[in-house]
Amino acid sequence: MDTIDTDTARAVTGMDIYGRRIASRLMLGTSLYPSPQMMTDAINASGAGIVTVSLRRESGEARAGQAFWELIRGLGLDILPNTAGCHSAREAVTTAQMAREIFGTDWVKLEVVRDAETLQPDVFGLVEAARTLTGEGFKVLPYTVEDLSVADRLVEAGCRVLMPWGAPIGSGLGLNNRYGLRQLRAHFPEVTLVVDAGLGLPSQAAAAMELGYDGVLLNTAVAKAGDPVAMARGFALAVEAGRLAFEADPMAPRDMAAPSTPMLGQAMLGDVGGPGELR
Ligand SMILES: CC(=O)[C@@H](O)[C@H](O)COP(=O)(O)O
Repeated sequence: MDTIDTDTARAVTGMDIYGRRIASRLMLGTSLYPSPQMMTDAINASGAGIVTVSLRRESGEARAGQAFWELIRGLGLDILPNTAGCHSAREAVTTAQMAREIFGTDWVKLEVVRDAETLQPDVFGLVEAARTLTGEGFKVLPYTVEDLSVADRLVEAGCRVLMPWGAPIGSGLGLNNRYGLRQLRAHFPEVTLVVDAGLGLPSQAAAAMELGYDGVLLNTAVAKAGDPVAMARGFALAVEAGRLAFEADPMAPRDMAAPSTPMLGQAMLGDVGGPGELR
């Protein structure tokens, strides 16, 4: 990092969330870790600036939830409450309102999911909930699909950050529709775009960043790795590498070969000096 200029370094390492500069482009979830200590170590190793927390977990397990909250607060990071597990706009709005009180933040990662098999966002409920919440002063980060019309509706509803899925939550499949994600980036150059969900490997996070995405959000790939701390570090490096590549203006791919070694003369085999000697 110390061989690139300061502006580039800033662009590589920070992203904008509703006017706040966040030091890292990686956001991590806080579920599924083998132990609270492992979660803390993995989050620290990732360098994430934002962690997302499910309110349902907090209120569902009263005592364990309190200890968990203390742990999260001790990390000193920005908290992004999410509405995971909500199946309607109404449920998501109520959950977001409770989250604002509990966590003291206007940010909400808005999830409205209908289909249990794919956990695909319910885009109708999502837009409805986003409109209501922005009207109440929330800063909404919707978990969405890569569809341009839906994205447009969400922006119209007041969302300044969009979080399209890479693949179904917990699948680890990576970027299922790279073309759609690229289109979304091209259509919304001013919107902060974060790939959320479905990433299984650091290379997939790097690929999202190479498309010009501002950041990635993931959980399962780190929490379920054999070594969550090492995997968290791997994702952190991949996110920086991918962003750096995007900033570096990559070469255009081509179908035909193009020699990378210039031919300035012709090498000739010597007849007295031994094999391979040049004259
Ligand atoms: C924690 C959280 O917000 C998840 O709902 C998120 O979408 C991450 O998905 P993965 O677990 O697939 O990374």
